[in-house]
Amino acid sequence: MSEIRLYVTSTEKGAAEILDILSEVFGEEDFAIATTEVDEKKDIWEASVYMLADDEEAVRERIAEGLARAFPDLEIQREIIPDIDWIAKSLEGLKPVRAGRFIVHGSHDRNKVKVNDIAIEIDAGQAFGTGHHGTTAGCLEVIEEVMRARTVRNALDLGTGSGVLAIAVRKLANIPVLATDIDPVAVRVARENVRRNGIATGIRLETAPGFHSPAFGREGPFDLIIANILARPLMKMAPQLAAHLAPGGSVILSGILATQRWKVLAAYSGVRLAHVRTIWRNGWVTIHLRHD
Ligand SMILES: C[S@@+](CC[C@H](N)C(=O)[O-])C[C@H]1O[C@@H](n2cnc3c(N)ncnc32)[C@H](O)[C@@H]1O
Repeated sequence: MSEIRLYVTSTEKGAAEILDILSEVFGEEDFAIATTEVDEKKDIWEASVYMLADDEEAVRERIAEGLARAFPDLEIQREIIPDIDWIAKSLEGLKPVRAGRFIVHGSHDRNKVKVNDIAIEIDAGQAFGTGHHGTTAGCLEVIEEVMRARTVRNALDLGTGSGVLAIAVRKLANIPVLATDIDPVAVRVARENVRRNGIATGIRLETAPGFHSPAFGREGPFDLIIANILARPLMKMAPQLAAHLAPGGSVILSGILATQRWKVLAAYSGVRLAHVRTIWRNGWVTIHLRHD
């Protein structure tokens, strides 16, 4: 059975409000809800709900009902999602990914790197983080933004996976980076990727669950903490994360579904970390926070 996307078009602000309404309407039900930027300059966004064809009519009615008060004039549009060709999809997964000035590419695509690119070479392997996931790409974009705007003297990449974000930080600045992961296989893969990207010193890798390692006390507090994990563990570790942040420091959180972002923001405002910016990529959000 084909999959359908029902969507409405609005501005970024409108799409965020619509997302909240749709999240209320569909709660924990099994429909993916997402916002996507269509045109940055013209501020055009789409808010979408995905469903199987059988559910379309009922879902359309509920969307119309949910939006009737705040957005009575929005037309609900429809797209049939083509069946995925998994072979083509997996080849696509090997293509280089661009996020800000970064290009994350496999070893077979070294020749795609242009003069002003900041290249990170990662082959798909046993650890998460080839740049293809919206959360990794979102983090890369915000890392560049933060490091352009502020002086960052050291950084922590918690849940480093392939090491891609630690490598990105180190490619932007000659500063010490602590990169940790609960999974020893990821730490081994990250170590190999750090070496492969020509970084001889500056990234310290440790296997550690959450903040359970003396390394955090030794290397911190940090001017920048990046954690691309998942909403629930991120909310749980908010007090520890805030305790390891240097005064005036920045935090980049990802691994959060768009529908979960208010809960995460609430947990972090409880430890005096204020929202700076949220970016959306394929239904996932990356959040930038700073000491208020
Ligand atoms: C979504 S991946 C992110 C990888 C990479 N940082 C990126 O952005 O592509 C999450 C990583 O966090 C690790 N992880 C999950 N829970 C963790 C925890 N409590 N403490 C440390 N690492 C954790 C996982 O093993 C995984 O490698």
